[in-house]
Amino acid sequence: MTRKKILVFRELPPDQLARLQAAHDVTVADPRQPAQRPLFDAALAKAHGVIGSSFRFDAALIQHAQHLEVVSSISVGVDNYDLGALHARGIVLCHTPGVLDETVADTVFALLMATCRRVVELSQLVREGHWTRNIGEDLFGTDVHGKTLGLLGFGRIGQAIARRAALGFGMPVLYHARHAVDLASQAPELQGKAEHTPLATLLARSDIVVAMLPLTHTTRGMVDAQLFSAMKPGAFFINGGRGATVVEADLLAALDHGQLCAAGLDVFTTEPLPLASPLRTHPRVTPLPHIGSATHDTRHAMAALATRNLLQALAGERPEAAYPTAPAT
Ligand SMILES: NC(=O)C1=CN([C@@H]2O[C@H](COP(=O)(O)OP(=O)(O)OC[C@H]3O[C@@H](n4cnc5c(N)ncnc54)[C@H](OP(=O)(O)O)[C@@H]3O)[C@@H](O)[C@H]2O)C=CC1
Ligand SMILES: O=CC(=O)O
Repeated sequence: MTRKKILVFRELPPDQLARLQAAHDVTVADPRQPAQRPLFDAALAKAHGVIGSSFRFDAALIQHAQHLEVVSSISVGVDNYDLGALHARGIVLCHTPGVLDETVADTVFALLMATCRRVVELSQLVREGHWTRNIGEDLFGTDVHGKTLGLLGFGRIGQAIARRAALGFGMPVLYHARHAVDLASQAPELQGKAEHTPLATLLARSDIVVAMLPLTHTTRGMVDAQLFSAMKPGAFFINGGRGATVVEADLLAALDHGQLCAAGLDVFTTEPLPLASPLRTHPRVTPLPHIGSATHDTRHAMAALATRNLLQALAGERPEAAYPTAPAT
């Protein structure tokens, strides 16, 4: 088979890098490091395939990549790629669905628990030497078990969160998505436990609202002031999807006006979260540095799937996990 040119734009585990190097000519260059940017640009101009994550491939960059055949993202979310520009050039886009669902659901549930039970704040109190007597009511948390969970997005990860909530914590689950999921065939364990509802019903009835949405033109800014004001007074809000699905100024206002009790956020509109962002230090926000899938096992499984996708596509085979770039009809 002809050796092709591959650009690796984020660190790959050594075993996966070796698989690529055995078959193709590989350049490793991280465009986020200024010293490596010239190498990245030069390699991109010649690359047939690229693999990595957390870097925006806009139309201009795709235009620069004149020989590009395949983009293999080490992520399930594909909002970093200009789908129209990829489609126009016939470039295959691959991603990593499925292998991270349970890990991301664990993270989101940990964040949900930490937010409702004030775990981080109270741990900080101990670390700072303020545990000098039993805590008082002002520091009590809110029960999670038995509360109603509202899920915005009920895909692979949303359903994994719903299983934890319904089966482990006895929580009735309401979900909002454009299409109802056939629970009998796709998630029989959630039959009678998860209900597809209109958005207004979900917001009015949920004690805890979790957003697990992809970032698309239909979801950008979807969680806004109107949506916060339709939530139960004192509800909790968790975002494990993408930061820009939320209007962050509206989230801050909802917290400050007492509409929301607290928020747990793994994702932000700008990442890493700027030091000046009020979400970083807000007393009722639990921020995490986008760690949904960040375990050794899962990040390795994602890198391995992305590597297989790339090798398959470069060999002219159908990749295990291609993402459709054609505009929805
Ligand atoms: N924090 C982290 O580290 C991670 C974050 N993520 C993020 O989570 C996202 C979801 O992942 P995954 O569950 O695998 O994706 P899926 O594609 O399986 O699920 C997406 C869900 O969102 C729903 N949805 C899409 N658009 C809308 C809309 N306009 N209104 C209402 N619902 C909508 C879909 O339903 P329908 O089409 O019927 O509307 C579906 O239920 C990823 O795209 C990524 O951005 C993923 C992994 C890790
Ligand atoms: O945010 C992570 C992803 O896989 O998407």
